[in-house]
Amino acid sequence: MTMEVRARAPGKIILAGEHAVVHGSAAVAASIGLYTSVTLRFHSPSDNDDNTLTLHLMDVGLNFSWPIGRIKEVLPDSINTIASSPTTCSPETIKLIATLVEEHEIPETKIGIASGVIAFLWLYTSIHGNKAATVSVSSELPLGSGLGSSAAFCVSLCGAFLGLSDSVKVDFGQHGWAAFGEKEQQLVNKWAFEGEKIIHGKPSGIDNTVSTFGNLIKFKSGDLTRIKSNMILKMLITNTKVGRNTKALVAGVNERKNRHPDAMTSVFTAVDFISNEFASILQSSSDDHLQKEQKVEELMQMNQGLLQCMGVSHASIETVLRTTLKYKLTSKLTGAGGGGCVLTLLPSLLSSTVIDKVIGELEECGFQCLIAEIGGNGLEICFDGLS
Ligand SMILES: Nc1ncnc2c1ncn2[C@@H]1O[C@H](COP(=O)(O)OP(=O)(O)OP(=O)(O)O)[C@@H](O)[C@H]1O
Ligand SMILES: C[C@@](O)(CCO)CC(=O)[O-]
Ligand SMILES: [Mg+2]
Repeated sequence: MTMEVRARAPGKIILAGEHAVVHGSAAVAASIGLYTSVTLRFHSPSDNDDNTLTLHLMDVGLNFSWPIGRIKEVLPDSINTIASSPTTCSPETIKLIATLVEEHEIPETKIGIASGVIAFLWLYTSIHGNKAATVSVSSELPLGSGLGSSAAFCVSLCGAFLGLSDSVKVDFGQHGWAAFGEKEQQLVNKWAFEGEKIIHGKPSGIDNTVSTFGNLIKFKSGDLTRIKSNMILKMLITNTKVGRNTKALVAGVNERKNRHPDAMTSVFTAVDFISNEFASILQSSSDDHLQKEQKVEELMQMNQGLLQCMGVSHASIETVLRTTLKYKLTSKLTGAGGGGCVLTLLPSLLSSTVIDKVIGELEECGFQCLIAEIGGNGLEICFDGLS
């Protein structure tokens, strides 16, 4: 019997429409070639650690272990949830799960991890009840930086959990990394969205959707449209390394909307037009690449202005904008903002000397730069080399 599975899910960049997408506007996002990986192993009867649920979070160097008896005591209903019907974790259950998390010490500097651990416990016990297991998570993504680490975390966990669940049909004979079928992807995506709700408060669902399905997508009010594009977009990603948390930023925009409903609704409507136009340009069959790049740059600039209007820019983001502008390059924040990552379009005719210079100057400011592959695969699972 298969006792172990690996799953990996990519991070993402939002090309247009973050925050506004939470309020019903369209947004455009692409997966990037940086993954979060999860290994799930069920314990065999001979294992000494048979009766625990253990979580290793390699990126933050934290380990959690709960005796199954303790989980049963705190969450008596956990065995009643059905893997094939994703359900929202109630505020009361979040509180109960939080008591399990609080039994482990998390250093103050890593306290943001607690919500991820709560999401893990909700997803695991909902899908596998009180079964003993060991789960390890590691990521190539910077955590809490706008590249969708929370979604990649939830999607890869759900992929591994459902990969070994009776409610999902998977071909254990397959070799190498393989995608789920459409129906299974939908189920993973729904569960991952429930995890994102625990971490983000009020997510739009764009991050888990692009992490599950990969490629390039337009997303509006929960609906996904796949974008087919022949335009090669090269984006420089600059991580300002200024920490922030998506939940607080999303809540801040909501408060601004409550204070200025008409003005903010107009801002969100403007973003909706920007995202739709962005998607049209990507899909356009025109081969005037230069003109398409110029339009994309202008839309990025407009979107950044509106993100400033929403109050989610940051001094470090403005430094990136100013620095790249010296080289006539256009940038916008990506993800929730407030620090985190900034995108800069690298036009196809830009020389590598200029790219090296701008990267050098950004790195001198203490930022980290990377050029990621855009629009790759979504969630994949693998049973190779496992018992
Ligand atoms: N590899 C991981 N290990 C443990 N926890 C993780 C991991 N990846 C994400 N998380 C959880 O997700 C939280 C970060 O999510 P957050 O939504 O604030 O940022 P993000 O997803 O990286 O950026 P954005 O939402 O703007 O794209 C962490 O504090 C932690 O709770
Ligand atoms: C800020 C936000 O729009 C994107 C975060 O990557 C939040 C969301 O859509 O859930
Ligand atoms: Mg997130």
